[in-house]
Amino acid sequence: MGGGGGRGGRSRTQRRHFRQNRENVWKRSKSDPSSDAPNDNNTNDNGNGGNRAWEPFATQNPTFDEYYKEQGIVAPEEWDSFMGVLRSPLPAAFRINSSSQFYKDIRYQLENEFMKSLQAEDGIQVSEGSETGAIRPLPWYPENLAWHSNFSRMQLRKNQNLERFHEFLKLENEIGNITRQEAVSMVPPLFLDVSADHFVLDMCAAPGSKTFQLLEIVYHSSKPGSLPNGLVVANDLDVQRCNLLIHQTKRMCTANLIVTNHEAQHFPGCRSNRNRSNASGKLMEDPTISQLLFDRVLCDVPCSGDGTLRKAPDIWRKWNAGMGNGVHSLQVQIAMRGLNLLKVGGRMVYSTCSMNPVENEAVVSEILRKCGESVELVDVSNELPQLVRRPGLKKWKVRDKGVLLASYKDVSKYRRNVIVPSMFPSGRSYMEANENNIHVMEPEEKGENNGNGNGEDALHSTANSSTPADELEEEVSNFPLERCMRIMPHDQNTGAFFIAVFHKHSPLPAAQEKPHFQKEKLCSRNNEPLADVPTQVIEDSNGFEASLNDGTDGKIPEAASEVDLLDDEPDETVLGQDLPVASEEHNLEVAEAPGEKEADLNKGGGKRKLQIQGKWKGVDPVLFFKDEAIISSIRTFYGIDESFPLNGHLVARNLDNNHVKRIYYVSKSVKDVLELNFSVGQQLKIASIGLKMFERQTSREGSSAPCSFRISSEGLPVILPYITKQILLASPVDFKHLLQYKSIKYADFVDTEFSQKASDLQQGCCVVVMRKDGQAASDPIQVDESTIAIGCWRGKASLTVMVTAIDCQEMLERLSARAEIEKGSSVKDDDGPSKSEADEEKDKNDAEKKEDKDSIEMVIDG
Ligand SMILES: C[S@@+](CC[C@H](N)C(=O)[O-])C[C@H]1O[C@@H](n2cnc3c(N)ncnc32)[C@H](O)[C@@H]1O
Repeated sequence: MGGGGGRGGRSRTQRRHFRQNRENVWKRSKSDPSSDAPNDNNTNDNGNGGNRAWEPFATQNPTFDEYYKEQGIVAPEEWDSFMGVLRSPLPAAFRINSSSQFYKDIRYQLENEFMKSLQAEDGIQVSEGSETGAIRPLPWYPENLAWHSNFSRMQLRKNQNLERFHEFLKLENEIGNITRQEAVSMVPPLFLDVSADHFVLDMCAAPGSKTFQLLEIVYHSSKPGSLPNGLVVANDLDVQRCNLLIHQTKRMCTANLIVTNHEAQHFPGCRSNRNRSNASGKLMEDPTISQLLFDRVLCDVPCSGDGTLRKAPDIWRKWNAGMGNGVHSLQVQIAMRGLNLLKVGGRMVYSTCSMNPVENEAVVSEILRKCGESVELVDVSNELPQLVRRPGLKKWKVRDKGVLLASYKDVSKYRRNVIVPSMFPSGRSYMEANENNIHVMEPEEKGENNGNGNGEDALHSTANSSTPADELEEEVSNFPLERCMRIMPHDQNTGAFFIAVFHKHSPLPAAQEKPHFQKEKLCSRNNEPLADVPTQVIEDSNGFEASLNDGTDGKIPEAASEVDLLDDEPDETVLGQDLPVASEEHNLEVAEAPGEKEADLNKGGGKRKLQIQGKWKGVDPVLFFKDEAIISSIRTFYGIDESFPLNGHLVARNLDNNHVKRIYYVSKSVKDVLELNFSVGQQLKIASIGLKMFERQTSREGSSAPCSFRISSEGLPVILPYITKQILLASPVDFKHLLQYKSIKYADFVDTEFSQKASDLQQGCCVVVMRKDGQAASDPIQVDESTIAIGCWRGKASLTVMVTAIDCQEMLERLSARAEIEKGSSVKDDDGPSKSEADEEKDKNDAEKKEDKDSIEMVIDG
């Protein structure tokens, strides 16, 4: 139950504030690589939108060309088309949030209004490479829920029809009904095969576009109106990025999410010792689950990011092969930890936004080597058949200091701490080579690099050296790496991505799970160790401490510290976004450490400081909220049905119940994990948990009300079916007036019966539900998926909405869009896309909605 409001109903100040807020979501510095504004920052916009000329980014890097030509990443005859697309701006893409109450309306509007009206626009030249129309659904994404747009930002601004589309995208994105996300980044969650009961771990989750998508899938596959049995744990090492993730997923309004802040390679297994006693020696109650294992793991690791060149063209300048080499070992460690935490029978997806085989096939091979038969690389060729992808490579080379190396035998002894055996197709180590009496030539013998060890600009293949021919044979992997998927930009006008799907058949070999005490290091984004923190014993899924048994002894190769890591979705719209206004204040759950000012971040070492303080200090505790008096006053005031469990499902982040401001609701699955976490000494560092359900009213009027806790708009949809008091039905016209004017005196409602009922309520928070067609004011309130409701405040003389301005705006726009469709202003149905079963189901629902809309419009117009 969202909110919605018309522009007409706002004050000028509100409108200006709102507009500024929305502008900021899209405003980006032209040199900001985080911008994903289509076609805006690296080309001359020559569409209808004018001739604003930007400095173009250099899109040349000879090292890049040499490296990828040598890897045979595309056939020689496609090289030019590959590079041509890589140098062109990335089309925009977005996803409809299928757990939104209005997702079918939004899809309908795109399919039947925008798709046709935009296409019909004469004179709009869509961007280069836009072969099939202005906007279109991505054919491989289920149920037309993901879309591709070819328009540049300038075009969107200039043309009236496009401007409307632009406004639509901005509003729906801010509300959370759509999420802008690069098309290829939507792929990994689809291969995870998630269902409503699954425990899902997103190991490197920030800024959260895939987490959001995973939650959508979990919710979409659960029974309407009930919380899913599953949950998503979204983890990221970086505190600031965790905050973006929290902000991003807040739009999802979910009680089934836990955000944690760990090094993924050391993610705790929380294995409970059932005989554990607490500090006072009292035997603790057994938690429902005894260790933290997951049905699904998404391992979307940090990478060099060269698959994002189209949206972050400054990578052209920065790119070098050391970027991939530098993250290889960390990627292996993270993936191995993911497999440790995966249940037998579970699925893990490994993905990067890099094309580099050292970060992709080499990591997959090393996983398979370590796991033996316990893990299978799954052939998913029959899944998402419309997605064009290429098989993984079976052979590749490693480049170091300007030299292409075909085998670990070719690695100079001075570089063996940086270039490790697992980077090569055979994965054979120097020791193994020696054991087999293979002579390993030192660089002096080969005459490489002339001893200066720095030849990044000079490309030498070892094939040109004096090494005997049999040692120069290219290594070819024995693993079925053709089952991996590489998505190439020129195949379907996207970015690049790599995806591999694993199935865990049995526990990992003992060597991968042996006890190992590991001092958890604090790392920066580029994995440079920052500081040692107190040793933490981390238990893995088998009760052992996490092992980094990957041949690196936990060392990060030194190249990592030179690498400027790039992330898959550095430009999620939460960056630079203003905070929501009105009653739903924005509140990041990770507390600032005392004295920690934003300005610190700009100083040298500021980020480091935040990292250290945010990660290990300054994070508010998560506690079960058990204050019986407050809980029962809330239950009584709103008449919350006993079948809705409150006890054990409420958490707060304040030790002092008298000062608890917000009470969060957690699902049964999250509750179980939280109980487990307490029983294992809080191994999980929780940055955010639960759905904000109740908020204390601190104003004088609020605190004098019989119940000082109001229901938050995020929490309302979950609790709505169980509320029996302080709730009333409003006619569509009064409901719309409330959204427009925000506060209405009792005498001013159109429906006098409603006025009377509203003024009869107890002072304090109440819920107003919009009456459906054919319903009378006195009818019992029945809640279902289509119910539209808002939280209000029953004051002395008036009823006031407690919904953000933007939610009011959105709800009003949704209601009027429904009405417009009904008026037949949109293009006729029979011109629409061919109808799948899902479409037919949608049509049925739309027809039902149509009836509702007719009645709304009649009343409003009348
Ligand atoms: C490719 S991005 C993830 C994008 C994300 N999955 C999404 O779809 O929005 C990689 C993330 O890994 C995080 N990261 C880097 N090193 C990490 C580590 N050792 N453990 C956990 N996260 C790490 C970075 O902060 C970054 O947010």
